[in-house]
Amino acid sequence: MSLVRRVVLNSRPGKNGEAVPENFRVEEITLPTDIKPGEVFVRTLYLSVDPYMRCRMNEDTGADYLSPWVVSGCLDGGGVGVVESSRHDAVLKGDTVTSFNWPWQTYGIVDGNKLQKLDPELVDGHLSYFLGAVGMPGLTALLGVREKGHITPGSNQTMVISGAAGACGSLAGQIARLDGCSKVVGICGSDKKCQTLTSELGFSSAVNYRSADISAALKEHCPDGVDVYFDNVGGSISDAVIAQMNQNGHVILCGQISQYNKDVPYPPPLDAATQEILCRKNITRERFTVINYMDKFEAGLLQLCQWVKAGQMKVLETVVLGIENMGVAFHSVMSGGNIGKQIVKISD
Ligand SMILES: NC(=O)C1=CN([C@@H]2O[C@H](COP(=O)(O)OP(=O)(O)OC[C@H]3O[C@@H](n4cnc5c(N)ncnc54)[C@H](OP(=O)(O)O)[C@@H]3O)[C@@H](O)[C@H]2O)C=CC1
Ligand SMILES: CCCCCC(=O)/C=C/[C@H]1[C@H](O)CC(=O)[C@@H]1CCCCCCC(=O)O
Repeated sequence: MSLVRRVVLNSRPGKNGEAVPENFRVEEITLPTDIKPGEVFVRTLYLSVDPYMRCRMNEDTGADYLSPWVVSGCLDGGGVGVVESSRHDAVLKGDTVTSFNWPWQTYGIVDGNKLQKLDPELVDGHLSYFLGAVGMPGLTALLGVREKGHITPGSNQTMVISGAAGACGSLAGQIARLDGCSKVVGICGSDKKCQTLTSELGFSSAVNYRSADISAALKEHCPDGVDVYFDNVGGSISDAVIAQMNQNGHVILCGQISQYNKDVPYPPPLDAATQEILCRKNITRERFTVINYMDKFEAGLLQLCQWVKAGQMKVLETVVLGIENMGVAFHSVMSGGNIGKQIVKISD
């Protein structure tokens, strides 16, 4: 038997409430060390906290691809770890593996069919990148830009990104540049984040939505208007951006985090003035969900690895230590404490 720490859902925040660390609880359990055929005993290295998890804290997630977390049940999400012992043909002791349904436990017994093997060489040993730049957020940025952005190199396009200093946003801005946008403007929640976007990630300029008049700042930074908008946040920030979009522009509807603590459907309804602008200017705003593009994951991950290895794409991470900090880390993502991908390191 091995003694294991795990995180369970202590309570739901309510559909209209902010999720707080107290909604999570750490427990100790014992796991049998003998595993059944098909099972794999894993040690957890890194766990991911992501905005979509806020929807899983509700009894009804509002999305058919997301199941609700169960009160007092062990939580799960993206994780990376190492195989301690295996009774599954496809994985061996010592392999590095990942899953979208990794249990929030220091060690776990998992179904081998739910694990994907990883090659640490691809990320020069930075295994947490598999949860960020070379994982689901990286694919979201890349495929979001490519599937819904309609970027034409040489056509002098301006892209605005909200949530620009986060996991998806920080990558989407760099990809927009690599794919040929001539101007890339980020919107995020602090001066330090703005500074990082422009000095380290090659954004043309950045706007702190907490202190600036967004409309005035966009007029200054996007004198030719906005052609493409990578929307991570929704709400009044997006209304302000869409108001300055050009005819035949494109909104990449990636996420609407500003609305996740509210009891509204996804995507939340737009106000009438914004809807009118979309119609009048013939702006597309199609819902984008990365898991609908699984056939493009392999090529996408190779592209992301190449950019990272070549130094063409910079990776930002905020790492907290310890499984006891999962709730703190999640709260931090939902309130802007992270820059780049929020990672929780569980073991060496
Ligand atoms: N469509 C898809 O397939 C996917 C969609 N997503 C979505 O992409 C978005 C970004 O996710 P991800 O990169 O993982 O997370 P981030 O790393 O961007 O973290 C979330 C960030 O959102 C910002 N934020 C929080 N609340 C607000 C608010 N009320 N108004 C404005 N900004 C806010 C904070 O930054 P700040 O300091 O700037 O406020 C925070 O750091 C989310 O909406 C998520 O749901 C993610 C993955 C896949
Ligand atoms: C209803 C809120 C939608 C918020 C948008 C968002 O953040 C979507 C994220 C998903 C993205 O499409 C790819 C992912 O990995 C995110 C969902 C992960 C699904 C895991 C399934 C877990 C489960 O419920 O069993």
